[in-house]
Amino acid sequence: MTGGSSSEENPVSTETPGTPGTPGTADEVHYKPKVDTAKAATLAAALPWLKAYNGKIIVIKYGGNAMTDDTLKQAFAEDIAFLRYAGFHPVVVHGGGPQISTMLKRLDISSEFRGGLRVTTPEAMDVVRMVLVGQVQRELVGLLNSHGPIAVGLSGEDAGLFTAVPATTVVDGEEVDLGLVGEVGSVRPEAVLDLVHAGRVPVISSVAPDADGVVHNVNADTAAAALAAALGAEKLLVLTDVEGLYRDWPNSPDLIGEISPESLEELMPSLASGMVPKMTACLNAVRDGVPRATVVDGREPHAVLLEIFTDEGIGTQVLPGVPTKIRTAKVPPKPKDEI
Ligand SMILES: Nc1ncnc2c1ncn2[C@@H]1O[C@H](COP(=O)(O)OP(=O)(O)O)[C@@H](O)[C@H]1O
Ligand SMILES: CC(=O)N[C@@H](CCC(=O)OP(=O)(O)O)C(=O)O
Repeated sequence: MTGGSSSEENPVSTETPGTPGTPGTADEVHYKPKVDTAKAATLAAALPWLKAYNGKIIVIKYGGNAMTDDTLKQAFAEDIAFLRYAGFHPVVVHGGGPQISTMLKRLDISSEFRGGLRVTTPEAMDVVRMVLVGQVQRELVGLLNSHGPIAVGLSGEDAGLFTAVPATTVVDGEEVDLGLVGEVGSVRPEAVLDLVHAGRVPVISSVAPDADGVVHNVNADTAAAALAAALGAEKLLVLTDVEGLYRDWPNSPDLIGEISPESLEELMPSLASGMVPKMTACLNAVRDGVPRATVVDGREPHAVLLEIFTDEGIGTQVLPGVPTKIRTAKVPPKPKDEI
């Protein structure tokens, strides 16, 4: 059969939305439509962003700390599917630090963080790759594909997407050997662009080979920033487990709403743990031409939609030429080991 489906295939529902009205005869139903003007106003208010981001690439970094709860993960998948069906081009780079730590612990392999980066032995690297590519990426791809066949997983090893160069970090004035940790040396975004142009949502794991093919562990914030710049993305959005960047962590509830790259650079030496690679990533992305980079609280359901479709945005936004804007956080800062 061509040209549509029969009424047997698609029976017309008599469950008409709205308030039941006067019962009708056997073949008619009376109803009063619900007119939800608030919903119409919300949809209409989204128009400027729909216009601004139509056909544009937004790189979204989904941190492992914002993936702890199934409802949150489903809300994230809905947001990404929404963006895709609204005509944006979302590209997801995912983390999975806590998931890697859990697996390392289960396998009795010790690991430690220095300057916000995991010191990675060859043994730990096997676990990092297995958890990021085989577990976290697969789960996100599955969640996204429950909304249609949109998501495709990639890693930095696919089609030369990333090459890694060995990373070092300086902690308390001393250079620290991080083992198989990489910075992004080069990006070949063609495979990601092929998927984007085909209407797919790439979901990318941050492992990458060095020039000799040895796979390295790349921090996901770092990978997301390098990719956003290489893709000419309109925005880098980073989901984490705090409201944004606290000005004086963990002593004050002052939260930075907006900050310029120059002011952020001045603040960098005072930042601790995971915020170091995260804010370095935002700074590098904006310096490399991404118009804005934002850190938002991924524990908030639908954080992606709230950030993109809200006037002032939420979280901390790095963008050129703005004075620093401060607001008070909803909750005071709490270092992780106190939670
Ligand atoms: N100035 C700061 N503002 C906010 N968080 C900070 C700051 N300094 C350190 N942090 C820590 O950085 C953490 C976020 O980094 P990380 O744990 O790597 O998250 P993710 O898994 O989302 O990448 C926060 O939960 C907080 O404990
Ligand atoms: C070098 C380094 O630290 N790599 C990270 C990679 C995963 C990551 O970045 O995950 P989150 O975004 O959840 O923190 C790690 O091993 O934990």
